[in-house]
Amino acid sequence: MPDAFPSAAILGTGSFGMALAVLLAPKLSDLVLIGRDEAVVDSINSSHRNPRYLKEIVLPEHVRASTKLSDAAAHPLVLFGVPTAATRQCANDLVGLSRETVLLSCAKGIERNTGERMSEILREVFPHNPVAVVSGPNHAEEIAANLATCAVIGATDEALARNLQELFTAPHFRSYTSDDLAGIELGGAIKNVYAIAAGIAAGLGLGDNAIAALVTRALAEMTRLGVALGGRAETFAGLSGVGDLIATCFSKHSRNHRVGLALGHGKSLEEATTSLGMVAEGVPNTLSIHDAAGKAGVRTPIIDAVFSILYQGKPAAHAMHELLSRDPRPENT
Ligand SMILES: NC(=O)C1=CN([C@@H]2O[C@H](COP(=O)(O)OP(=O)(O)OC[C@H]3O[C@@H](n4cnc5c(N)ncnc54)[C@H](O)[C@@H]3O)[C@@H](O)[C@H]2O)C=CC1
Ligand SMILES: O=C(CO)COP(=O)(O)O
Repeated sequence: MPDAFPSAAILGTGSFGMALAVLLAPKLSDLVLIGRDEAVVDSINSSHRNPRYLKEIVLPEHVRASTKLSDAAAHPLVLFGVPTAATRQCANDLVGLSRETVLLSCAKGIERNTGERMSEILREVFPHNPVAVVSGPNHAEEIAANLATCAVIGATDEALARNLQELFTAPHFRSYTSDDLAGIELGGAIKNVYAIAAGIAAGLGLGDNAIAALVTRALAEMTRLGVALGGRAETFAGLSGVGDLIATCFSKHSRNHRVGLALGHGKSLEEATTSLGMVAEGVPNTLSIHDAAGKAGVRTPIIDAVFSILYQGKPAAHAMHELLSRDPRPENT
């Protein structure tokens, strides 16, 4: 049987676009990375390196780069690896696709003004195209170094899910399938806020017990909110839920964790994000997820605490103390 995806385009030449290129290039005869930064695109085409993200990685020779979104139209698969704030604009600018082109969202977050998931945006802009998502404990630095991990592919069409699973299978990469796109995307989005919280707790020196307790309660909160927003409870116990929560709450690679660490050390939000120089989706997503929780009427004390630190100027130690001093309650409520 011929490969469903002999070639692909990846939108985004940041860390995750690079990691996806390393993972998928061996399976594709043609792979184009599409980015807005000409210097990055020229460098990938001339030296197979990205001077800004994952600088040490040398991409395979057949991976090309382009600044033209229209170059995506030639491929049966387009991966969205730009930050969530850029997804709608990129989708709107992406013209000339055939109705068969598969759109795969790889970003983690929900849209600020609408609260929509990335797959919902893609379905709105491309109502006739198949849409899928991928998520899991997938730090770009480790995938690009061929270190092992797993992911979950979300698609409602079983054949599409299997084709993408086949593409996302490598000696060091195992993928599972699911039809719960909402659960997968919500887990990937909400965990960013908890990674900031875990970083804050580490920065404040609260200790390993406190961080374990925080992450455990975060999983309960994520499941409560995620179910209210349309995901299935079991998905939050999977790779895109607890799997990614663990990866980002405890990894030195997590940008969200690093922002939290800086806040816990007393830096301002601006200092923390400027020194990072990369996207930490949890920063804008604290706003969108706090909004979504409010609209759904779901109790989210950890998200509220991060919101108060990031956007209401509450000192981190004070917010953490308030979390602990709330009214006592049974564990499973
Ligand atoms: N880095 C990681 O380990 C992982 C990241 N992700 C997700 O992938 C998405 C992208 O993240 P990263 O690549 O890590 O970010 P990054 O900070 O490494 O790079 C962001 C890239 O997006 C581009 N970009 C920013 N705004 C843009 C716009 N308006 N239009 C077009 N391009 C724009 C930048 O030029 C840059 O190439 C995020 O949603 C993130 O949560 C998902 C899994 C792992
Ligand atoms: O989602 C990620 C790993 O699975 C990346 O997390 P950060 O955006 O916090 O680096």
